[in-house]
Amino acid sequence: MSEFLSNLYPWTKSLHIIAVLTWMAGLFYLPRIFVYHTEKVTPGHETDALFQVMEMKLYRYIMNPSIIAVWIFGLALVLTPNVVYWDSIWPYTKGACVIAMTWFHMWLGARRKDFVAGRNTRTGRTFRMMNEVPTLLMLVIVFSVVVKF
Ligand code: HEM
Repeated sequence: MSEFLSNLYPWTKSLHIIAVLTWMAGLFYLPRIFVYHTEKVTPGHETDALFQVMEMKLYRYIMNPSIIAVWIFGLALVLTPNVVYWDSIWPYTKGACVIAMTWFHMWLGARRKDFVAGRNTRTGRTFRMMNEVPTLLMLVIVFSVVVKF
């Protein structure tokens, strides 16, 4: 099993990075759509339904498969011999940020359901501020995994 994972390492890492890119695209874009949905769209209007379809497709068909792939290939990298050294600090900073990023994904899913039920109470300002969360987490994650302090 260890040898199998070692042989696959460049492939696993490539697939991990590809999945990270598509996940991040959604994590950056969905809160942006929520800003416009909150500030420019009247609930129940035709445009409301259009925004809901865009949000559903982005979340269900891009972000959900991406988060699953990021976790599968990420955990495969963790299990690959000589990749993670647990006496370093970076696996813990990265792990904490990845858990926070996963929470953010779930939070966006709950907000999407608020729009579907017509009970969104968040303002455009809240979504603008939340839009910075994945940026900050991404900075810590990439420095952790590349600088490896
Ligand atoms: C979801 C759980 C995740 C796990 C378990 C995980 C785990 C890992 C592991 C073990 C490596 C290999 C490090 C190495 O080869 O030295 C890696 C590479 C990488 N990860 Fe993740 N990761 C996860 C999520 C993420 C996220 C959310 C991002 C970006 C926002 C990310 C960005 C990267 C990058 C850029 C690399 C390549 C670094 C390099 O070797 O140069 N990962 N990941």
